[in-house]
Amino acid sequence: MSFHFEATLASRDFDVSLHCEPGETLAVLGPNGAGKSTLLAIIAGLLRPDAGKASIGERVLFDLGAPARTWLPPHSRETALLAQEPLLFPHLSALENVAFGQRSQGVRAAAARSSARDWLAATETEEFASRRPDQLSGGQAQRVALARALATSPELLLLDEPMAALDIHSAPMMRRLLKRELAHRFAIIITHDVLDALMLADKVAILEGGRIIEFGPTLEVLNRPRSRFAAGLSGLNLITGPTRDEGIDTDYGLIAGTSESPLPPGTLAAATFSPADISIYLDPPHGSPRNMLTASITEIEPHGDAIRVRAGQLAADITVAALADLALEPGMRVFFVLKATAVRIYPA
Ligand SMILES: Nc1ncnc2c1ncn2[C@@H]1O[C@H](COP(=O)(O)OP(=O)(O)OP(=O)(O)O)[C@@H](O)[C@H]1O
Repeated sequence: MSFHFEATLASRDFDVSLHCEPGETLAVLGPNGAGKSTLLAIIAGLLRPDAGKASIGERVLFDLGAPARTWLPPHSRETALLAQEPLLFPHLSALENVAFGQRSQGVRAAAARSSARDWLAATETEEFASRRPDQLSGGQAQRVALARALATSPELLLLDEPMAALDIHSAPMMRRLLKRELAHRFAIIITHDVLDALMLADKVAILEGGRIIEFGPTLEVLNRPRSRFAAGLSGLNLITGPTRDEGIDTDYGLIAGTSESPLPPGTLAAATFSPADISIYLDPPHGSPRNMLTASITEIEPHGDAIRVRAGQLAADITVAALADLALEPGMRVFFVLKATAVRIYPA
């Protein structure tokens, strides 16, 4: 049962089409305001687009094309949404919260409670069965909310940054549970964390400005980013330009690198390279066969044990000693130098 989705919503400048294969987990990443929550809200039936259609297998969630419009209400979609905040019913115990979904699907009380116990066990929250939400930590409550979402056996599980509200102690536990529970499940997870995408998702969609700008298998998108956003997730610099015989012609100068296959001159190509592979020079290093990009420093900031020097869209990591030695300051025009073997080139 594959999932097919296409929708437009002019008021949010949203225009997205996507397709997922059965059992896949899709991670949706993108900057603030990209349309990630809008996507989930439309799938869940909480927000109506201007046009579009979505289906899981043969089952139509909505089809707003003329003449016969279909719009299933949220409770008939067989989707479950796990929000950033657990949103448990405050007056019900953890067990009753988890049983609630099945009860409202018409399952008898005893059966719903028994199934709820199983889901509490699966999310390692059995011991909190009789506690109310205000007696649970954030991480415990989020695990109970996951149990509640899974207990309704949704065809499609929607997760809106499920780790966002968790502290550093609770997040690894939730991540481990999700890894197990999402393994063969149809799920879409919004995340800001590249680690979640790597650990949990088969595919990644990068949303920007209400459009999908990259889509594909997680490792492929992160290894061969075509957008600056995806390159940033992988900690890489990305510059683009037309191919020349000697390299790519970019805003910072010509850059040569290694490419898997030859690119005909004029092809729009991307070059990616690590900030750690760059050396900064104040004068052009004469006679060097290496790449030399010319840029003006915009920011200098600590980055782990190193110093990150930004120049427009480029970032270089240098040592504190090198920073002191070069007396770098924002506004200075410098040369970012790196070997061609440190640069990967592929079609943009
Ligand atoms: N309730 C609303 N009414 C009108 N416009 C909205 C509403 N919620 C969001 N928007 C707009 O729709 C666009 C997409 O927002 P959305 O919340 O889907 O982005 P997001 O990718 O989930 O962002 P974030 O990472 O900040 O949660 C933005 O331009 C936003 O300003």
